[in-house]
Amino acid sequence: MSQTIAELNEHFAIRDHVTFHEDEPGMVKLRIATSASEATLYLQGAHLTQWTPTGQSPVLYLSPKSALAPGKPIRGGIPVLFPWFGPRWNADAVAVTSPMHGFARVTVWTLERTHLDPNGDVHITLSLPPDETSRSLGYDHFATKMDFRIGAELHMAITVTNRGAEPMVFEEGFHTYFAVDDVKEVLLDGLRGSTYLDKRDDMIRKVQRESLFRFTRDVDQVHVKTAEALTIHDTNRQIHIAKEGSQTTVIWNPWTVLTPGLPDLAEDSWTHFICVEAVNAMDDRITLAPGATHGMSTTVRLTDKKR
Ligand SMILES: O=P(O)(O)OC[C@H]1O[C@H](O)[C@H](O)[C@@H](O)[C@@H]1O
Repeated sequence: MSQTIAELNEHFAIRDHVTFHEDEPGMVKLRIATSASEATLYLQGAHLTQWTPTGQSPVLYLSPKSALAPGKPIRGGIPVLFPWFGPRWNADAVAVTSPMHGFARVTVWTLERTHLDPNGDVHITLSLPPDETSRSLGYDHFATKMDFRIGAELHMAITVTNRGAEPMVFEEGFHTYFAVDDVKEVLLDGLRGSTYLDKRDDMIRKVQRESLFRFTRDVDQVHVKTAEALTIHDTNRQIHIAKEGSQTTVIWNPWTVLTPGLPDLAEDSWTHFICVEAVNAMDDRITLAPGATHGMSTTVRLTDKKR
């Protein structure tokens, strides 16, 4: 049974800090105000669509043309991808018909807890138990949890437990759309020396040679075996991204090349974001023993640019 706005406001609202709303039919969201930032979190997908530290412009890009409707992926913010990344492959490496990037991003999560820290941060916990859809896709015995800590920094963690008797294989990712002034001016630090699969070039394996990555065309790269922290150098600020329990970093921008095929992006959206994603996929997919738990988390903070 899904949680109603009235129940949520009764059990989980925190005066002046956490309130529940349904501005779009069927799409319940939390408005979060902390001493240092504001945020918006949808129950569908445990999807953060806004995080804005006080005095800053939004850190996350949300497409003005995004669907905000039940069962439709949201274009922007931080889609949570689970239990596979990209299209789903069977044991013979053939793509099978299943929702792109897994079912978690289009499933309504259950709100478990809201909490205001004495330091002013807001904590939110949501869970995603197995349901009819996950079972029909072969995922029956698992428990998945998302924890958010929202304040001057953003911290988010996904925890997956295998409740079955067999090993559980899965992929996961935070597909974060970082807002930038102009993609062509951005420098991305933290990928040097990593091996990546170039999705634009037949999945050929290449090595990142430059220490600062520049976006000069459409980009879709899966960097494996890297837990390095990353920094986005934007025009007026730096966005620092640390990650734990994540061995894959994916970078993506559709440029003018892929944008026409993505109706939920505006014509110029691609100039205003880069996706830098904390992931475990491909070479780094997770195999969990029965009863075992795996966690992946990321922490994002801003600094002003010093030149
Ligand atoms: O359009 P979506 O399903 O949200 O996927 C958007 C993109 O996500 C990831 O970054 C993948 O590496 C891309 O291949 C994909 O195009």
